[in-house]
Amino acid sequence: MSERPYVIDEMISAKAIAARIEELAAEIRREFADTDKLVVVGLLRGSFVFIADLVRELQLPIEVDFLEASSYGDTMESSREVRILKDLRGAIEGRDVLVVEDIVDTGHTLNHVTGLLRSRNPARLRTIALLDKPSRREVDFRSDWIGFEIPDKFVVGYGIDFAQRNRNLPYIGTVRFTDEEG
Ligand SMILES: O=P(O)(O)OC[C@H]1O[C@H](OP(=O)(O)OP(=O)(O)O)[C@H](O)[C@@H]1O
Ligand code: HPA
Ligand SMILES: [Mg+2]
Repeated sequence: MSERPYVIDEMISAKAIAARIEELAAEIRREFADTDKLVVVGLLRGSFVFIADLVRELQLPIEVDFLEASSYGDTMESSREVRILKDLRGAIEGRDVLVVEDIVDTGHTLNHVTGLLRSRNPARLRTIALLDKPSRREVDFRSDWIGFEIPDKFVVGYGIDFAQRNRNLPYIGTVRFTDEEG
């Protein structure tokens, strides 16, 4: 838990997120128009708000499953070691799969998770991330769909936490420590 005082500055409004999700859903609908067996996989915990809004815009026959991966703990730095804390409930062999993530930062999490899921031989495996911080990338990973490209700032809200707090903010904000300001 952080003991340092901080404030949160809004970066992306709830309205802007909703508008972008409508656009993304239309693109995903086109990509998967021919499937009746799409499995939408949310990565816990960070994607829980995004996946809830996205699936309601998709208007496709889908199943929902979850996988829990963790690499940050309560810090602002990736441990670079992705732990799978909860696996999918269902099999994905021969299925079309869309992995839903909140943010691609160093890339370790989605790189690891997509490698794991690909080894299970899905028919199609695609990824969507609401946020992308390309300047922080440590492994070569690109998501098929991105909501917003953002600068190298630590963000919270809309499912994303700082030390498990602030996931319930309806917008995306940046953390600014007030004890650094003169
Ligand atoms: O690209 P990366 O550097 O790997 O960072 C992105 C991942 O880090 C955060 O998860 P975290 O490990 O904090 O767990 P959480 O989803 O439960 O918050 C975030 O939700 C992404 O899953
Ligand atoms: O900017 C971030 N905020 C919160 N958690 C994160 N995990 C990776 N990047 C971030
Ligand atoms: Mg996560």
